[in-house]
Amino acid sequence: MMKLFKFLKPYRIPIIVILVLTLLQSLSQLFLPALMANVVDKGIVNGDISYIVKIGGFMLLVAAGGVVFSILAGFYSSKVSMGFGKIIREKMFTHIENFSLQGFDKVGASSLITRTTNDIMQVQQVLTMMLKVLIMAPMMFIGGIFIAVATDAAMSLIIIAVVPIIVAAIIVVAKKGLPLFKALQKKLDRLNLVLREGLNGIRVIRSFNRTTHERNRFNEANLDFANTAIKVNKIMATLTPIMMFVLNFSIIAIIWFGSIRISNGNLQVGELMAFIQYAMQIMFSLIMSSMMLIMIPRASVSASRINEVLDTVSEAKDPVEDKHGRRLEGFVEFDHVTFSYPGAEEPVLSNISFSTKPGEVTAIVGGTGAGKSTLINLLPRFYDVDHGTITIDGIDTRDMSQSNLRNNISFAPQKSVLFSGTIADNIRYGKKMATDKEVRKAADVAQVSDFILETKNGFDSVIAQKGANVSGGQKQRLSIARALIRKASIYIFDDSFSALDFKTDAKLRASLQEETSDSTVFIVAQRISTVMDADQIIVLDHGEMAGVGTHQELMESCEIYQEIVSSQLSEEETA
Ligand SMILES: Nc1ncnc2c1ncn2[C@@H]1O[C@H](COP(=O)(O)OP(=O)(O)OP(=O)(O)O)[C@@H](O)[C@H]1O
Repeated sequence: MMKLFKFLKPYRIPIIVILVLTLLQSLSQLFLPALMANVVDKGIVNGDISYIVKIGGFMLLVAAGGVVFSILAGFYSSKVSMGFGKIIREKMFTHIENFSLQGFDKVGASSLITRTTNDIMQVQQVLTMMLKVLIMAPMMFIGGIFIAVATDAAMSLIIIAVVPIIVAAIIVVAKKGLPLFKALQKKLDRLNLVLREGLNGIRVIRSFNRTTHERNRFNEANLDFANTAIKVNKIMATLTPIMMFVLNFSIIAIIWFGSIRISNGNLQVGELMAFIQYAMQIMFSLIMSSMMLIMIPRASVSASRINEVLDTVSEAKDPVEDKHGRRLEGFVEFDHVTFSYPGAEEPVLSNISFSTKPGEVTAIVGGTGAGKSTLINLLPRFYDVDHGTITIDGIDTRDMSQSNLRNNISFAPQKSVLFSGTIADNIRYGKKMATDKEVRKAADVAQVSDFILETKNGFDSVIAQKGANVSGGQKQRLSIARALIRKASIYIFDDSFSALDFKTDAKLRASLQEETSDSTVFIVAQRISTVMDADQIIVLDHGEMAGVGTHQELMESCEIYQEIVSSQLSEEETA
C-alpha cells in the first residue's frame, strides 16, 4: 500500500494541514477533562460561581475549537482521499489502455473494472481513516496515559492491565479476517463478471429462455459474495462487544478503586471524573487503531490487486529510440511467422511467409478458427510474434514505436465497436480533426450515407450505448467509414463485409478500390465473392498456409480453396 501512497505527493501540504488540525483537535480533547476536574474540585466543591463560569466558558471555547478543527480536518481529508482516488484511477486507466492484449486477457475485463472502482475505494477509505488516526490515536493514547499516571499512578495500573487484552483481541481478529478479505475481492470480481455477461448477453439469454438460468447464476455469485461478507462482518462484529466489555469493566474498576481513594483522601471527585474520561480516551484510541488495523489488511489486498495492474509491463515494448517515426509506404512482409497464445499448447499460426506492397489487396480466407484474425492482429502488434519477423518497408515492426506503427494502419475490426456519441463523432474517431466534408466522403465510400441521411438528425444522430440503435450491417459500414477517414498506408478489414448484402458488398468494394488504390489492403473474409478480385489470396488451414495466389491460380492449385469455393457455390445455388 505504501507504494500507492507515493501518488499522494501533490497533496503534501493539505496532508500537513490535516495532521496539524488533528493534533490541535486531540489537544483540545485532552485538555477538556482536566478543566472539568478543576470546575468540580475548585468551583463546585468551594461554591465559587465566578470560577465555574470562567473555566466553564473556557471549556466551551476549547470544545468549540475542537469541533472547528475536526470539521476542517474532515474537509481536507475528503479532498485528499478523493484526489488520491482520482489519480490512481487515471493511472490505472492509462496503464490498462497500454496493456498488451495478453495482459488484458490474463486479468479479464470484469476484474479490471472491480480493481479500478471498488479496490481503489477500499484504499481511499483507509487513507481517510489513517489521516485521522495516525495523529489522534497516539496523542490520545500517550497523552491520556501520561495525564492518568500524573493524576493517580496506582490507579493507572488498571489501564495498563487492560491494554494487552485489547491488543490481543485485535491481533486475533485481524489474523482471521485476512484470508476472507482476499476471498471477498475475488468474489466481487466473479459477481461483476456474471453481471456483465448477463447484461451484455441479454438478447441471447431471452431468445434461449435462459433468464432463470442466468438469474440462478447471478444469485449463486451474489449469495457467495454475501456469505463471505457476512463471515467477515461477523468476525469484525465480535470485536466491538469485546472492546465495550473491557472498557465498561475497567470503568467499574476505576470507580471502585477511585471511591476508596476518595474516602481515604488521596483523590478528589473531579480528578476521578477526569481519570474516567482519560481511561475512555485511551481505550477509544485503541479501538480506533483496531478499526484501522482491520481495514488495512482488506485495503492491502486491494492495493496489491491495484499494483498488480500497475506493475504489469506491456509485453509489446517500444524500442528505446524510434528511428522510424516517419510515414510508412506499406511494403509488408511476413517472414516465417509463428505465434501461440499464452498457455496454448499448439501455435495458432505456423511458418507464415508472404509479402505485399502498396496498391495491392491481400485477402485472407480459411475456415473458422483457422487463424485469420490472429494473423492480421499481429500487424498492429496487438500481439508480438514468437518466431520470425514482420517488416514494413523493411523495418521490423518491433523496432517502431507502437503509436507510429498504428498511425500508419487503419483497422476495421471483426466485431464493430461504436462509442456513445453522434454518428459524426464515431466516424471522426478515425481522424480527430476531420472536416465535415471528409466525414461525408468517408460515409459515402462506406455506403452508409443513405442510412445516415434517413435518420432524424443525420450525422448528428445519437448512437446509443454499444450502437444498440443501429443494425449489424450499419454498424459495420460506420466502422469502415471510421477506418477510411484516416489516410493510412495500410488498411485492415477483418471480416468487415460479412453483414452486408451482396449488392452493397460489391458497391463498397468498388468505391474502396478507388479510395485505397495507393495503400496496402488486407481483407479477411468468409465469402469468396468478396475476395475473388484480390491481388493475392492467402488460404489458411489450421494456422498454416495452404496456398497463396490469385483466385485463378488457387482454383487450379489449392484443394482447400477449391473446397471453400465449391461449398459456397452450392450453397448459393441451392438458396
Ligand atoms: N485471445 C485469445 N486467447 C487464446 N486463444 C485465442 C484467442 N483468440 C483466438 N484464439 C484461438 O486462436 C484460434 C484462431 O482464432 P482466430 O480468431 O484467429 O480465427 P479466425 O480464422 O479469425 O476465425 P473466424 O473466422 O471464426 O473469426 C482459435 O482456435 C481461437 O480459439
